[in-house]
Amino acid sequence: MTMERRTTASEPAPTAGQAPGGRVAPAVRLDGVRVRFHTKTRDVTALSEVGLDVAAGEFIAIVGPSGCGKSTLLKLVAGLLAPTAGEVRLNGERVRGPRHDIGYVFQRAALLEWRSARRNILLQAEMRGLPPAAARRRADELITMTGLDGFADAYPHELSGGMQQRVALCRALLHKPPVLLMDEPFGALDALTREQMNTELNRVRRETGPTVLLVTHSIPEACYLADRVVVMSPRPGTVTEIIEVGLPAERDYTETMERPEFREAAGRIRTLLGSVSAHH
Ligand SMILES: Nc1ncnc2c1ncn2[C@@H]1O[C@H](COP(=O)(O)OP(=O)(O)OP(=O)(O)O)[C@@H](O)[C@H]1O
Repeated sequence: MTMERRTTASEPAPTAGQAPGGRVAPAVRLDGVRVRFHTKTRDVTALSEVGLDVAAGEFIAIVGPSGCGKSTLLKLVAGLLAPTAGEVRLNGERVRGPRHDIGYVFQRAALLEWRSARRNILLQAEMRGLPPAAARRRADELITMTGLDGFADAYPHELSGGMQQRVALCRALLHKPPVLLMDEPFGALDALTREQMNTELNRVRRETGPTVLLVTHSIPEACYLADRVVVMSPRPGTVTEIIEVGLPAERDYTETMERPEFREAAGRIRTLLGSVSAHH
């Protein structure tokens, strides 16, 4: 998906979200990013010269060997971490601190045990001071969208792992963030539940339309969900290659696995990651 367009004389002056020259700014931009951690015992360069442009509404999967800086990259976009060098922009605006216009889903759902599913989702609204009635309507909408109907009043210990991750996804989407960051969200689930969650995430994404950055260790998950897959090198992590998956937006899971575009993308990623591990 390309968001580039030319400015004509009749168009209004660029506003927020537009780069100079009238081009629509990418939803997420990393430019020359480097991250170095200093600890008592050692210095680690986690990311080096990372550049990436993500268009609004695009779904990006990030794969790479353990420790190559994938989680670090998401933290930069969320503004939870500042780069040592380079810059990170959201919608054209430099990220200078924690951002409120993002949603974050982690590997563990991290739900509050003493709150029902609905009240866990509504935590997002409480923290942001959103109007309660509208937030409740939105929560119920998301509950239906993610197939949690009938479980809204259940407590986390009464929910399966997949259901807990659905609650975490609803919580991350409650405030309609333009950017959704997901860090191995289905890593702890069994294979079948994971496939089901992939199908649901594909549908939810089509219905809600956020820009998504998903970190995953699963090549099929990356190829099934993403428009483009970013393959990273071992630490210091940098972008080795970006693969366009080239599948239609609406994807049946089983049928997608058989498609030549899927096989080609998955094969290429496997080769890239394989050659990486062979040299390390
Ligand atoms: N706060 C920190 N202080 C020091 N070092 C850190 C910190 N956070 C991350 N690192 C180091 O930076 C590197 C990248 O970590 P990161 O968690 O981003 O990798 P990752 O690709 O997400 O790994 P994995 O796939 O295993 O989850 C690692 O070597 C890690 O030890």
